[in-house]
Amino acid sequence: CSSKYVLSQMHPMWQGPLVVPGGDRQSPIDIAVRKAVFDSELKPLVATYDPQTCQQIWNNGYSFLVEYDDTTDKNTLKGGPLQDKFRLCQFHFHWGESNDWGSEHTVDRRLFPAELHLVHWNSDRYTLFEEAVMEENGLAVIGVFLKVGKRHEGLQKLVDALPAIRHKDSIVEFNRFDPGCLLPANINDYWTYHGSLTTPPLTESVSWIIMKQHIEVSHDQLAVFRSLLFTSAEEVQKSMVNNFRVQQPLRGRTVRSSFT
Ligand SMILES: NS(=O)(=O)c1ccc(Cc2ccc([N+](=O)[O-])cc2)cc1
Ligand SMILES: [Zn+2]
Repeated sequence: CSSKYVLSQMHPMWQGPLVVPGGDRQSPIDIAVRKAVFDSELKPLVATYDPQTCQQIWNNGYSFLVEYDDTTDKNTLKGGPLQDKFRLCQFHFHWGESNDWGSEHTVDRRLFPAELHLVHWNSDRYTLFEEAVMEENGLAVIGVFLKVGKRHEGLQKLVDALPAIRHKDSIVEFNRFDPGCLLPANINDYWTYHGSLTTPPLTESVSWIIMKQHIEVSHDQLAVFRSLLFTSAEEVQKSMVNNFRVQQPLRGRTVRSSFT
């Protein structure tokens, strides 16, 4: 997908404006579990991914992205809170310098060591990711919390590729990776709310779908994430850690849950 040519403008240590002027649908947020409203109308989520359409993995100076061919409807997300069909463009992570923090969303103020984002755009209404990014119903991002525990076998292929993209703007070919292997066993228990991108341009175009169930990765796997650099080969090295945005005000929004 073509998000590549713009993301690298991001300053690595970007924590960005605390609140976007006039923005009342900013992300991430804290999910207060007891205030979430069960919505029985929420449908099961249907994610269909084709590992063959995986194209490259690269360091954009803020996170690392695994990008998919989104010129056809091979990787789709529908159902859940979504009215339309969405196409997977890329997935990436946010993490901390220690296992005590790193996620963007929190659950009853609880922080996780990392958070996975699977980024999809509305291919029923738009023809390009960049178009969809600017529209209220343009994007759907699945968030999955990571906890430190047993090694995640599916993640290891991705971890093994990271040393090759240690520096900002480095990229390697990466194929046959099934993003479905990073989803928790139960994808039908989730919270959903309307929000924004958590990095510039912070557009309020995202239907967030945050999984209740986390996935487990090993301490060593997470340590390899932290071996990445925000900086390019010529710059003074800065470890790629703490690449998360702080929680934003809820501004009266309701978080719905698909489970009671
Ligand atoms: N962290 S997140 O909210 O899931 C997120 C998802 C995707 C992106 C990528 C991106 C989003 C928008 C643009 N743009 O419009 O210039 C460029 C890149 C940025 C951030
Ligand atoms: Zn993200």
